[in-house]
Amino acid sequence: MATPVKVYGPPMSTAVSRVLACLYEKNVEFELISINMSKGEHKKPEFLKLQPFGQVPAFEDESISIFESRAICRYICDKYADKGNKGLYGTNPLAKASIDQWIEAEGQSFNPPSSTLVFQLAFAPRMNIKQDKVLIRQNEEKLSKVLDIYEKRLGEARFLAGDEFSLADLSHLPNTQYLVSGTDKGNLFTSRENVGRWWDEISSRDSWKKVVDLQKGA
Ligand SMILES: N[C@@H](CCC(=O)N[C@@H](CS)C(=O)NCC(=O)O)C(=O)O
Repeated sequence: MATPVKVYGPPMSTAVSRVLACLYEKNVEFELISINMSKGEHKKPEFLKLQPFGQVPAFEDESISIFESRAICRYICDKYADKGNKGLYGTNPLAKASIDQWIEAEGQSFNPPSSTLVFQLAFAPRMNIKQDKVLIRQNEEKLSKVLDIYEKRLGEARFLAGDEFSLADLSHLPNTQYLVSGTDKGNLFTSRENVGRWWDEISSRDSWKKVVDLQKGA
């Protein structure tokens, strides 16, 4: 029997939860290895061998290790092409390019303002860090502009890369979950008709519900 792949980091981390959602979609068995970030375990030399930037997640499959959540997800889809959701990362070059395009949009345009808002609004209060109101306002404006583009796209297609749920949609789940369920900025998504419809659909997938359950148990 194949050894389960290993994911290092807490499920509360947005980047870790992106990888977990992908593993559930692909029905790939995994072992979640706890990294205590409040004790700085992610900056220890043993962890830096797996993730040189000292961030979670790190990932191992047999003798290979990979970092960067989006790269890990692509690897999982390619390596386990015959398992679970076979279309998650497309089945031909054009479909893959379309998915890659929206994964890039997520990483380059959506993630910077949304992860700043998640940190400022959801994590800073728990960590007793003072919120930066100017930063919050600036990033809300930036995210709003990005979501206007998504609204248009999702008026043309059911999902970002076309008619099927893909890694591109999945990549948006972690930050959006925090913003919709853990902050007062959910209306950025729910007030936009197509974005709201898309969010309802992608967040009700079994794979994502399992990740949310893991986060609740964490
Ligand atoms: N681009 C990286 C980002 C990883 C990341 O920012 N991880 C955060 C938790 S969500 C972290 O480890 N923060 C601690 C630190 O940067 O020291 C990925 O997608 O894997």
